[in-house]
Amino acid sequence: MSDLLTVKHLTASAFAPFGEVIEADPSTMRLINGGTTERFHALFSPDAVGEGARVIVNIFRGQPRAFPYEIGMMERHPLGSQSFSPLSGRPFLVAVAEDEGGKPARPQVFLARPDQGVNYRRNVWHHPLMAIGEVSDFLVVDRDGPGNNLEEHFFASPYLILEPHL
Ligand SMILES: NC(=O)N[C@@H](O)C(=O)O
Ligand code: NI
Repeated sequence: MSDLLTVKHLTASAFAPFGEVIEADPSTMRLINGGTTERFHALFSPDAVGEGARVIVNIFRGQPRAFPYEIGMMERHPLGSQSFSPLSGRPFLVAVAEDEGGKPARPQVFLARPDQGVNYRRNVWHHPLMAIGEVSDFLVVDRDGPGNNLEEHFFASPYLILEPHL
Protein backbone atom coordinates (compact mmCIF):
# COMPACT_ATOMS: atom_id res chain seq x y z
CA MET A 1 0.00 0.00 0.00
CA SER A 2 1.56 3.33 -1.06
CA ASP A 3 2.16 6.09 1.45
CA LEU A 4 -0.72 8.55 1.00
CA LEU A 5 0.09 12.26 0.75
CA THR A 6 -2.48 14.81 1.90
CA VAL A 7 -3.07 18.02 -0.10
CA LYS A 8 -2.91 21.35 1.74
CA HIS A 9 -3.88 24.89 0.77
CA LEU A 10 -0.91 26.80 -0.65
CA THR A 11 0.11 29.64 1.66
CA ALA A 12 3.21 31.84 1.65
CA SER A 13 4.13 30.77 5.18
CA ALA A 14 3.80 27.03 4.53
CA PHE A 15 5.76 27.36 1.29
CA ALA A 16 8.48 29.63 2.74
CA PRO A 17 11.09 26.84 3.21
CA PHE A 18 10.87 26.09 -0.53
CA GLY A 19 10.43 29.47 -2.20
CA GLU A 20 7.82 32.12 -2.79
CA VAL A 21 4.12 32.13 -3.60
CA ILE A 22 3.42 34.48 -6.53
CA GLU A 23 0.17 36.24 -5.62
CA ALA A 24 -1.32 39.72 -5.19
CA ASP A 25 -0.12 40.13 -1.61
CA PRO A 26 -1.48 43.49 -0.34
CA SER A 27 1.68 44.07 1.70
CA THR A 28 3.69 44.29 -1.55
CA MET A 29 1.28 46.62 -3.36
CA ARG A 30 2.15 50.12 -4.50
CA LEU A 31 -0.05 52.31 -6.68
CA ILE A 32 1.50 53.40 -10.00
CA ASN A 33 0.43 54.95 -13.31
CA GLY A 34 -1.43 57.78 -11.63
CA GLY A 35 -3.27 55.42 -9.33
CA THR A 36 -4.74 53.37 -12.17
CA THR A 37 -2.54 50.32 -11.55
CA GLU A 38 -1.66 48.29 -8.47
CA ARG A 39 1.93 47.01 -8.63
CA PHE A 40 2.62 43.98 -6.44
CA HIS A 41 6.31 44.61 -6.24
CA ALA A 42 9.31 42.23 -6.23
CA LEU A 43 7.47 39.01 -5.40
CA PHE A 44 10.62 37.00 -6.01
CA SER A 45 14.02 37.35 -7.65
CA PRO A 46 14.96 34.76 -10.32
CA ASP A 47 18.30 33.09 -9.61
CA ALA A 48 20.65 31.80 -12.30
CA VAL A 49 24.24 30.90 -11.42
CA GLY A 50 27.30 29.78 -13.39
CA GLU A 51 29.31 31.15 -16.30
CA GLY A 52 27.02 32.09 -19.19
CA ALA A 53 23.82 31.61 -17.20
CA ARG A 54 20.77 33.69 -18.06
CA VAL A 55 17.19 33.98 -16.83
CA ILE A 56 14.64 33.00 -19.46
CA VAL A 57 10.84 33.11 -19.74
CA ASN A 58 8.96 30.12 -21.16
CA ILE A 59 5.43 28.79 -21.56
CA PHE A 60 4.81 25.21 -20.41
CA ARG A 61 1.63 23.54 -21.70
CA GLY A 62 0.92 20.81 -19.16
CA GLN A 63 -1.23 17.75 -19.76
CA PRO A 64 -3.49 17.05 -16.76
CA ARG A 65 -2.32 14.32 -14.41
CA ALA A 66 -4.63 11.36 -13.81
CA PHE A 67 -5.57 10.56 -10.22
CA PRO A 68 -4.79 8.69 -8.04
CA TYR A 69 -1.32 9.90 -8.99
CA GLU A 70 1.97 8.34 -7.91
CA ILE A 71 4.79 10.64 -6.85
CA GLY A 72 7.67 8.38 -7.85
CA MET A 73 10.39 10.98 -8.18
CA MET A 74 11.46 14.50 -7.36
CA GLU A 75 13.90 16.79 -9.11
CA ARG A 76 15.88 19.91 -8.38
CA HIS A 77 17.80 22.54 -10.33
CA PRO A 78 21.18 23.25 -8.72
CA LEU A 79 21.96 26.18 -11.01
CA GLY A 80 18.75 28.17 -10.96
CA SER A 81 15.32 28.90 -9.56
CA GLN A 82 12.13 27.95 -11.43
CA SER A 83 8.71 29.61 -11.24
CA PHE A 84 5.29 28.57 -12.51
CA SER A 85 2.44 31.06 -12.97
CA PRO A 86 -0.92 29.80 -14.32
CA LEU A 87 -2.05 31.32 -17.63
CA SER A 88 -5.18 29.22 -18.13
CA GLY A 89 -7.12 30.19 -15.03
CA ARG A 90 -6.78 26.73 -13.52
CA PRO A 91 -5.54 25.42 -10.19
CA PHE A 92 -2.52 23.11 -10.14
CA LEU A 93 -0.65 20.86 -7.73
CA VAL A 94 2.75 21.61 -6.24
CA ALA A 95 4.89 18.96 -4.55
CA VAL A 96 8.08 19.94 -2.73
CA ALA A 97 10.40 18.30 -0.23
CA GLU A 98 13.06 19.25 2.25
CA ASP A 99 16.55 17.92 1.50
CA GLU A 100 17.70 15.03 3.69
CA GLY A 101 21.33 14.18 3.08
CA GLY A 102 21.12 14.92 -0.61
CA LYS A 103 17.77 13.18 -1.13
CA PRO A 104 14.20 14.49 -0.92
CA ALA A 105 12.37 13.92 2.38
CA ARG A 106 8.68 13.00 2.37
CA PRO A 107 6.98 15.26 -0.17
CA GLN A 108 4.55 17.99 0.85
CA VAL A 109 1.71 18.67 -1.58
CA PHE A 110 -0.11 21.96 -2.04
CA LEU A 111 -3.08 22.95 -4.19
CA ALA A 112 -2.39 26.30 -5.85
CA ARG A 113 -5.38 28.47 -6.70
CA PRO A 114 -5.67 29.81 -10.28
CA ASP A 115 -4.43 33.19 -8.97
CA GLN A 116 -1.36 31.73 -7.30
CA GLY A 117 2.01 30.76 -8.76
CA VAL A 118 5.15 29.44 -7.11
CA ASN A 119 8.85 30.07 -7.39
CA TYR A 120 11.06 27.12 -6.42
CA ARG A 121 14.25 28.52 -4.96
CA ARG A 122 17.46 27.17 -6.53
CA ASN A 123 18.14 23.53 -5.58
CA VAL A 124 14.75 22.91 -3.97
CA TRP A 125 13.29 19.43 -4.49
CA HIS A 126 10.04 19.50 -6.41
CA HIS A 127 7.94 17.30 -8.67
CA PRO A 128 7.66 18.31 -12.33
CA LEU A 129 4.64 20.35 -13.33
CA MET A 130 1.32 18.83 -12.27
CA ALA A 131 -1.58 20.33 -14.20
CA ILE A 132 -5.02 19.13 -13.13
CA GLY A 133 -8.35 18.69 -14.92
CA GLU A 134 -7.52 20.22 -18.32
CA VAL A 135 -4.50 21.09 -20.44
CA SER A 136 -3.08 24.18 -18.72
CA ASP A 137 -0.51 26.79 -19.75
CA PHE A 138 2.02 28.27 -17.32
CA LEU A 139 4.49 31.12 -17.61
CA VAL A 140 7.79 29.66 -16.41
CA VAL A 141 10.81 31.74 -15.43
CA ASP A 142 13.96 29.69 -15.01
CA ARG A 143 17.61 29.35 -16.05
CA ASP A 144 19.28 28.63 -19.34
CA GLY A 145 22.97 28.16 -19.94
CA PRO A 146 25.81 25.63 -19.78
CA GLY A 147 26.10 23.00 -17.07
CA ASN A 148 23.76 20.33 -15.75
CA ASN A 149 20.77 22.00 -14.14
CA LEU A 150 18.75 18.87 -13.40
CA GLU A 151 19.16 16.39 -10.56
CA GLU A 152 16.53 13.66 -10.17
CA HIS A 153 15.78 11.25 -7.33
CA PHE A 154 13.56 8.19 -7.72
CA PHE A 155 11.87 6.90 -4.57
CA ALA A 156 12.23 3.23 -3.64
CA SER A 157 8.44 3.15 -3.32
CA PRO A 158 6.16 5.86 -4.68
CA TYR A 159 3.91 8.12 -2.66
CA LEU A 160 0.28 8.47 -3.68
CA ILE A 161 -2.03 11.44 -4.11
CA LEU A 162 -5.59 10.12 -4.16
CA GLU A 163 -7.11 13.22 -5.69
CA PRO A 164 -6.00 16.79 -6.20
CA HIS A 165 -8.71 18.68 -4.39
CA LEU A 166 -8.91 19.23 -0.68
N1 LIG B 1 12.03 19.91 -17.47
C1 LIG B 1 11.54 21.08 -17.16
O1 LIG B 1 11.98 22.11 -17.64
N2 LIG B 1 10.49 21.11 -16.26
C2 LIG B 1 10.68 20.70 -14.91
O2 LIG B 1 11.85 21.34 -14.41
C3 LIG B 1 9.50 21.04 -14.05
O3 LIG B 1 9.71 21.39 -12.85
O4 LIG B 1 8.37 20.92 -14.57
NI1 NI C 1 11.66 21.70 -12.39
